[in-house]
Amino acid sequence: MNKKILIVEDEFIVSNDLRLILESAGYQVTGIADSVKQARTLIDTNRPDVVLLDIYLKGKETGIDLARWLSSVNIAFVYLSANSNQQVLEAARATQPYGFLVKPFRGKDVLVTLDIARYRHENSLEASLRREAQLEQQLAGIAAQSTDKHLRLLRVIQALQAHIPFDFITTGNTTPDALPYSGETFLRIGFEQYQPIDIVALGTITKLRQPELEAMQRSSALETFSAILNGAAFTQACEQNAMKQLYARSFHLVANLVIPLLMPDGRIYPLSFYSRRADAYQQEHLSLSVRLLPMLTRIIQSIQHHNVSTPPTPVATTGRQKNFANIVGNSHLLLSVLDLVSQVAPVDTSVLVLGESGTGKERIAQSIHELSARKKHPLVKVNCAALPANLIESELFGHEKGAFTGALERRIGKFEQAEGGTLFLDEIGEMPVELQVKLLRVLQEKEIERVGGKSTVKINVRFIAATNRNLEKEVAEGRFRLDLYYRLNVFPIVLPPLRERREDIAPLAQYFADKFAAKFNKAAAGISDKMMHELETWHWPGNIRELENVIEQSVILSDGKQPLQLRRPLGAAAQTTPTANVPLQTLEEVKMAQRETEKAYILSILKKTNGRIRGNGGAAEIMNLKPTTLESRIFKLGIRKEDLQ
Ligand SMILES: Nc1ncnc2c1ncn2[C@@H]1O[C@H](COP(=O)(O)OP(=O)(O)OP(=O)(O)O)[C@@H](O)[C@H]1O
Repeated sequence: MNKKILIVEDEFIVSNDLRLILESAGYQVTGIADSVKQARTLIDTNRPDVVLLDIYLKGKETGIDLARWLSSVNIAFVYLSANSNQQVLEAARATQPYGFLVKPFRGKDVLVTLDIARYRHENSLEASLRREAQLEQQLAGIAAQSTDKHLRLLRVIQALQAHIPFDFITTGNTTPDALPYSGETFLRIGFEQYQPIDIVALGTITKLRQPELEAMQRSSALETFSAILNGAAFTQACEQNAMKQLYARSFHLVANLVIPLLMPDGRIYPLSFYSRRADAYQQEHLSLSVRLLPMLTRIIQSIQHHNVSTPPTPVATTGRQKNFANIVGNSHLLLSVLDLVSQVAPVDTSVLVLGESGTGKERIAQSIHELSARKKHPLVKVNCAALPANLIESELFGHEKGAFTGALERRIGKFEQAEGGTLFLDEIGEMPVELQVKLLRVLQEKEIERVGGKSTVKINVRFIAATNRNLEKEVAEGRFRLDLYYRLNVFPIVLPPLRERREDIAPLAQYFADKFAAKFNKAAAGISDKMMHELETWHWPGNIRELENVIEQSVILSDGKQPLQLRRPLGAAAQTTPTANVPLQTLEEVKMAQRETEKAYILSILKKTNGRIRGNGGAAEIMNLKPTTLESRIFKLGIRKEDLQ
C-alpha cells in the first residue's frame, strides 16, 4: 500500500500509539509534528497522502487553521479529537474534513477511518477531474459550432453554470469603443433559462432612463482584475462601481466573481458572475477559471468574429424545469440544488440528500436516477423508518430458504432488486445501529450475503440516502455510526425548506391546483388572490407536502367554477385528507373521499365555534359561505350535534 501519513498531535503517547498502528498496517509515517508550523515544514519536504490532525496543538495556530490550508493544497485530512460535542463537530465540518476520530480510539477505528478518507479524497478528486474534462469537451463542442453568436454565448454560459454558480452574469463588450458593462447580460430564471437584460430591460426594471444608465456605465470602471467578492468585499466593490451597485440592488445579488479575459488584440473582456448566496465564490472557482482561461478566450474570440447574429429573445418560464420534468420552482436556492443534481447524476458516487420532511428529497433522488446512466434499470426505494428492526435485514439483503422459521422460499432483497440501478435508502437516520455496520460493508465491498446464506453475491448498485435528521447530532449522541456517515456523505445535497424559497410557492400551488383539478375531474379555475397571499405568507412547517395537501383539500371542496379559496385556516390541523395516500380507483370512491373530507373539515370548524354557524366569528363566516348554504351542507352530510362532542 505504502500510503504516506503525517501525524500532527502534541501528545506523545497518542502520536506514538498511532505510529505503531499505522506502520503495522503497512502505512508509511512521514513524520510527527506537534505544531502547525512544524507540520507545514514536514509537508513541504515530503507531501503526505493523508494528515491525521489534532485540533489543539502547540503554538497559536490550531488544527482547524492547518485544515484550511490543507484543503487549499488538496491534501486529505482526518481530525483527531478528545471532544465529540456538536460544537466541535460543526466547527470541524466547516473545513470539510475527510474523517473524524474521537479519542480514545481503537486501532481498527483508525484504519477504517483512513480507508474512508482515502476513498472520499480519491472520489472527490476523480469526480471533479471528470467533471472538468466534461466541461472542456462541452466548451470545445460549442467552439466548433457555427450557430448564432448570442446562442453560442448563451451555451458557454450554460455550460459554466454547473461549475461556477450564478444568478446573474455580465459579459464583456464586443466593440472596441463600447462602454464598460455594455456587453451581454443575463438573469437566470430557470434551470436552463436565462433572461437577456439589455439596456431597455434594465431601464424598465430599474426605472432609470437610458441616458442615466449610460452615464452610470461611463462612470463604472472596466473590470480588469480577477477577484472573489463575497460579503464585505462585495459591498465595498459596489460602493466604488455604480453599475455593480445597481445590479446588486435590482437583482438582490450579494457575491461576485470577476474573470477578465485578455483578448489577442489587447482588449479586456470580463466575465462577471453574481450570486444571491453570500459565500458563493471560493478559491476553487477562481482556480478553475484560471485553468479554463485559454479555452474561454479562444471561444469568445471565435464568437466575436462570427457575424451571424440575431438579438436574444426573452424566454418565458412556467416554473417547470427542463431536464427535471417533475420538479417545479425557480428560486435560486432550488436552482442551486438542481445544479448539484446535474453535476452528480452522471458520476457514480453515493449521494446523501438532507432536508426537512416534505421538502422533496425523494423527488431529488428520482431525478438523480433518471439523469444517470442507470436510468433504464430499477430505482428501488426502502423506507428505513417503516420497517420493523427484525425485518429490515432480510428486506435489504434477502434470505435463503430455511434461513429462519417462516422462510419457505429464497427471497431476493432490495440490494439485488436494484441491480444495475439505484437504491434509495429513505430515512437512513432511523436505521438500527447493528444494520449500519452491515450497510457500511456493502458500500465498501459492493457485495452482500443473504440472511442464512453461505456465499457472497456481487452487486452493482448506486446508493442515494436521505434523512430529515441532523446526522452529526445523531453521530455525537451515538445513534449513527461516524464511519457510515462519512462514507455516505461523499456528496451531500441539502434541500432548503419551503419558507426559505417563497418564490416557489406560487408555481407549486398552481401546479398542484392543476394536478388535482385533473384528478378530481374539475375545471381548473386558478387560485384566488386572497388564498395565494395566505399561501405565500405561511411558514410551511410541513413544506411542499403540506402545500400539496392544502391545495388538494381546496380543490375537493371547490365547485370548479370560482378560483380556489382556502377552506381551512392554514395549520389548523394536520393537513391530510383521506385521499392523501390511497389511490382512488372509481368515481364513487372519489365522491366518498370528497364527502368525508368535507365533513371532517366542517366538523373541525364547528368544533372551534362551539357549533355556532351564524354571526361574527361563526363557522359560515370563517368558511366564507352563506349561512344557509352551510346549513344545507351540514344537513346533506348528516352532521349531528353529537358529532361535535
Ligand atoms: N419541486 C417539486 N415540484 C413538484 N412537486 C414536488 C416538488 N418537491 C416535492 N414535491 C412533492 O411534494 C411531496 C413531498 O415530496 P417528497 O416525498 O419528495 O419529500 P421528502 O423530503 O422525501 O419527504 P419525507 O422526508 O417526509 O420523506 C411529494 O408529493 C412530491 O411529489
